[in-house]
Amino acid sequence: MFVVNLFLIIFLIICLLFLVRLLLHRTALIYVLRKWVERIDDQIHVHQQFRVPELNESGQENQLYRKVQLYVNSLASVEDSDYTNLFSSEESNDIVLALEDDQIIRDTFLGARVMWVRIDRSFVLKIKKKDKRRILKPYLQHIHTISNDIEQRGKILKLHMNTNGKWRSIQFNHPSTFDTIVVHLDLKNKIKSDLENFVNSKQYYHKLGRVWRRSYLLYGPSGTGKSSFIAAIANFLSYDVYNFDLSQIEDDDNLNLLLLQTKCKSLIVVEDLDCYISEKSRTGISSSGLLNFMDGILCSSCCDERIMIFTMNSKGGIDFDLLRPGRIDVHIYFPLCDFNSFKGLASNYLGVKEHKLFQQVEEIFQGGATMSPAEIGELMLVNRSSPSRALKSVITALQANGGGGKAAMRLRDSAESSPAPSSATEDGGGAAWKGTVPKEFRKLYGMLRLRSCNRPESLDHESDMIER
Ligand SMILES: Nc1ncnc2c1ncn2[C@@H]1O[C@H](COP(=O)(O)OP(=O)(O)OP(=O)(O)O)[C@@H](O)[C@H]1O
Ligand SMILES: [Mg+2]
Repeated sequence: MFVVNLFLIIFLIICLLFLVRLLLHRTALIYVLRKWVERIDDQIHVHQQFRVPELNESGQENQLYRKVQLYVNSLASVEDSDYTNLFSSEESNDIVLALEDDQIIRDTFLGARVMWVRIDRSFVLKIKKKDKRRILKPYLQHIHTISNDIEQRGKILKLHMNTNGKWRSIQFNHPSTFDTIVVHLDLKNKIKSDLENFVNSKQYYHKLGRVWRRSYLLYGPSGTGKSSFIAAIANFLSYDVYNFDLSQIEDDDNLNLLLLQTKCKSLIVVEDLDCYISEKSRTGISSSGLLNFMDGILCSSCCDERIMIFTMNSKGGIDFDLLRPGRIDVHIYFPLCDFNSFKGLASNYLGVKEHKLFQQVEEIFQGGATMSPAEIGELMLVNRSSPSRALKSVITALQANGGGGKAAMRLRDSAESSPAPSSATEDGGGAAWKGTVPKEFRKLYGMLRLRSCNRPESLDHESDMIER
């Protein structure tokens, strides 16, 4: 009898505990209890406080404040708190949560509990004294990493251009990606992994005592995708672009100042470097100033994660020192179209992977004909409603030009340093210049054409990524 009663009592106690647990979880009681426990725990410990003000002593934005703000507002405890502010993000349609003044937000790190409070445009961090020595440094590092991640994920890219010695910025919306540019697949993958390797090699570079920067030279005829490729790199890495227009820069000081004002994780771009170098009316940048700029020595004084990209139509006549290994790490050649790249363009622009006219196009390419991807792309774009018409217009343009194209004309022009011909017309460039090409030019072009058609694979000759 006693044993039965004992079992009954135990059963009742278990049921009661279960009901209390259910009650606590179904109502806010468990939450209230937990809060009380935390408060008591906080009361019996001595805390140390660290204030992160929004502005620094000279009235400028405190970078750490921005990072803390991003970090704290991303904490799950903000979402779970009794009240919080909701804002729509300035840069996207997302809704963001933001801490209210005097609201306490708790966070845990390496087993220690810390508190954040926002007071008078400052964030105050409270850490138990006993934990401070152990966690403060790694915790701040952790905030740094997480906020950088958040920034990178939601980053709106910017294009900065220099005018009158100052940077002006606009949103960078170029839609170019590695998928939209027709480049030999192997080369594309090599470049992607080269970029990724670079981004992950901070320690390695610093161990070698080298500035953490990598420089690329993109060279080749006009309209072969160099500028689009730069945009693709920016989109791939989520880097801002600083486009240095050297003709707008007065002297070395101005060049250095502009370089110092660039932020890390950015692309430093100088387009048409060959034109600038050959220009008689060069600005006051000295040769040594230009070399130092290319070496990125000043980059190391601020934050050194930079990628420098230079473009040229031709390397001919450029001083070897300017392109020497170490100064330019990777040389990438952008060739005119061959049949393979034509097929890539047809697939991108027309959605056509196979077509009965392809054979004819291939024969024309085998005969040495070529045009720039820009010209072929333009013909496809204006005729995109009818792939057959688009392909016929490409065939006509290739044949009509006797295997030539504006790009070749520009190649020849750049070799002779004479002014470039007018750009492609709206109805799809290829044929537009046909009647205007002088005979001697066609002869010269014939030579270029022969040379180019000797290449087994357009991107495989010196084109391929040459690392120096
Ligand atoms: N390889 C390519 N794949 C896809 N599209 C291309 C390619 N090359 C050029 N195009 C298209 O042609 C147009 C011009 O290309 P882009 O401005 O990148 O050429 P570029 O090499 O920088 O010329 P330039 O030397 O005259 O500055 C762009 O609209 C681009 O989309
Ligand atoms: Mg360009």
